[in-house]
Amino acid sequence: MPVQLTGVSFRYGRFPALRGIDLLIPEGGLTVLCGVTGSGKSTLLRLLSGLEQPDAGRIDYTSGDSSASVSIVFQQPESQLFAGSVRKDVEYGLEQRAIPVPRRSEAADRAMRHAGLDPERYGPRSPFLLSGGEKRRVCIAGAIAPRPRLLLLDEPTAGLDPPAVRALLETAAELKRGGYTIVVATHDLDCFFPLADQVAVLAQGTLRYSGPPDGLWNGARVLEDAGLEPPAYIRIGRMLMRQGGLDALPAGAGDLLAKLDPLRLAYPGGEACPGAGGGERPAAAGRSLSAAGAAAAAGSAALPEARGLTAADGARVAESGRRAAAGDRCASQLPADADAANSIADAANTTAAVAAGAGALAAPAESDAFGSASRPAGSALRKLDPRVKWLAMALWSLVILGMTSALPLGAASVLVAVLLACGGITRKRTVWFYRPFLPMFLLLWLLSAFSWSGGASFAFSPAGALTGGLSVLRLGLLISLGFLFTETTSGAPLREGLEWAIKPLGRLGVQTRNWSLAVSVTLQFIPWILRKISALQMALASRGNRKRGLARWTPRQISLMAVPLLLQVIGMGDELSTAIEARGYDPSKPRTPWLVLSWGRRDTAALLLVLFAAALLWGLSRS
Ligand SMILES: Nc1ncnc2c1ncn2[C@@H]1O[C@H](COP(=O)(O)OP(=O)(O)OP(=O)(O)O)[C@@H](O)[C@H]1O
Repeated sequence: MPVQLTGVSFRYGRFPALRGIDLLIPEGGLTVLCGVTGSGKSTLLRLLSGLEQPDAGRIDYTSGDSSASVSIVFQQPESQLFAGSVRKDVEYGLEQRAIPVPRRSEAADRAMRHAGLDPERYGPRSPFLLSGGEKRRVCIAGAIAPRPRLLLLDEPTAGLDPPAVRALLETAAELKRGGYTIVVATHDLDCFFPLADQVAVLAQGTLRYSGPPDGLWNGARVLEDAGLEPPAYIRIGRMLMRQGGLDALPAGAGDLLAKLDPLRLAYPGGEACPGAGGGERPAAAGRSLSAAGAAAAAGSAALPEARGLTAADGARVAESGRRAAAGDRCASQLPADADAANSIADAANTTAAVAAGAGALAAPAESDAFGSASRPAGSALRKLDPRVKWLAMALWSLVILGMTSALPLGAASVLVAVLLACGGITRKRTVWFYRPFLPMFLLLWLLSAFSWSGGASFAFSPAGALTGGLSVLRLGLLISLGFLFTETTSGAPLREGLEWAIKPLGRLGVQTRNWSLAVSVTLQFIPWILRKISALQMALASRGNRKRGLARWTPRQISLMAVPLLLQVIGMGDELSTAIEARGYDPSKPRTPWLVLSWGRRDTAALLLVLFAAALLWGLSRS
């Protein structure tokens, strides 16, 4: 399915993630979307999949299709798996698209095979107990099962080992042959450029190039200017061309090897050492070929596995390397052309590093659902000493808990609303935070507003509605204080402030360090869990479960997310405790604070205001 993007822009809060993107994604080809981290690749994929809507511009799915014919595989496969078995997970998207039951199983089998999973072996297994590479394949199988017209893969090689990368490339090549239109967002240019029909280069949210990969090698430094490096086979090819060893750039690592092969045969090293032994070729060419051989040797261990080359290719490169090593003895007798040799060796080292460390591209930090980029820095609340904020939270929470009438609660609501507005928190983030609470509040309020006296006799009780409404408001205010506090205080000050506040309890034998650590971890955990929930909801939507508003919070929806969320929370807890242990945490040892709190005049003034507001609210609640 061809897709046309015209003038597409998107913002996260105030942060412009994409600006004026014009791009045609041709039908039946593979488009590589590349750019450094944060350049907007994942955002563009989310827009293409219809999970987000552009703030400006349009996306036209031609041939009468819509975003419903698009499937996406996210960077983190674990956020995309739901069902109790691989088969059920792969069938989920088919169920959402109302494919009749008898056809589901057949389509799921086909998709699993396409993604390199044996349906017999993997079908009954739990998707949560698979390796990272297997999970990714399950995600791909789930994405292709409904035969999407457009398949979007976000960093598909991140975190995979070389054999898994090779299997994934084979899957991508096969999907391409099968007529799928594919867009791959990746940093891994070595892997995907040879498969690409089109490349789109993003930098800082703008499109710097779109066209065939070859168009990037015509002298312009588009990739370099976007902060990327051309694939290693291009860099090696360029060096060899400069040295007269090649007359055209290779189309991929395999092509480079094929081109190197005749060169090796012409200059077998040892006795036939060019330059030193009076060979026919100029000395510089001999040196560069020797260096190229060494370079190939450097990459040889990893190249065949990681780049989808055959074992025979590997043997050939290894042989090139051995001969080149012999040739190096000759090269050392020649005047050094160190720059050329070093550059080639660098390029080859990169090839080797890229190949050996496909896993080292490891999943870039999870896209923070509403990362710091969207938060304007410098709000006065952020700069306050955390001790003032702890005191304010504790004091106001106590006062709010003691409120039973509408007037003081209304005044407290105004105060909290003003602080939220001054906290530099974006509207989008605020909405994202409160959205899950709203249905719960509404339900609690309705429950308190109706009385039930057996059978079907429900009665509306105005007094119950008022009392229930006030209780819900109280709860909302307490949650808001917590939100305001964690949003305007980062981890270290938050913990230092708490430790200061509970230090006196240490005299009573309380392990204050444990407490402060536990509280700060819990406070940080809440936004993390909310982010995970929104990632899971997005993943459900990507599988065709496009519920909006309250429909996203039905018991069925919640039950779908419960298991993956629980597993992620347990995993995170496990990682945290390991990290804490690994850093030698011992509650009995005195700790060196890595942030020294300093109290200024601004903090004193703020504390006075806090006390004044608490007294005013308390007075109101007693009047
Ligand atoms: N939910 C969000 N809230 C606020 N800002 C965001 C959010 N998601 C992404 N961003 C910001 O938008 C920009 C583009 O992010 P995006 O995830 O699209 O980049 P990317 O090119 O895919 O990066 P990576 O290669 O690391 O995945 C980044 O600067 C990022 O900080």
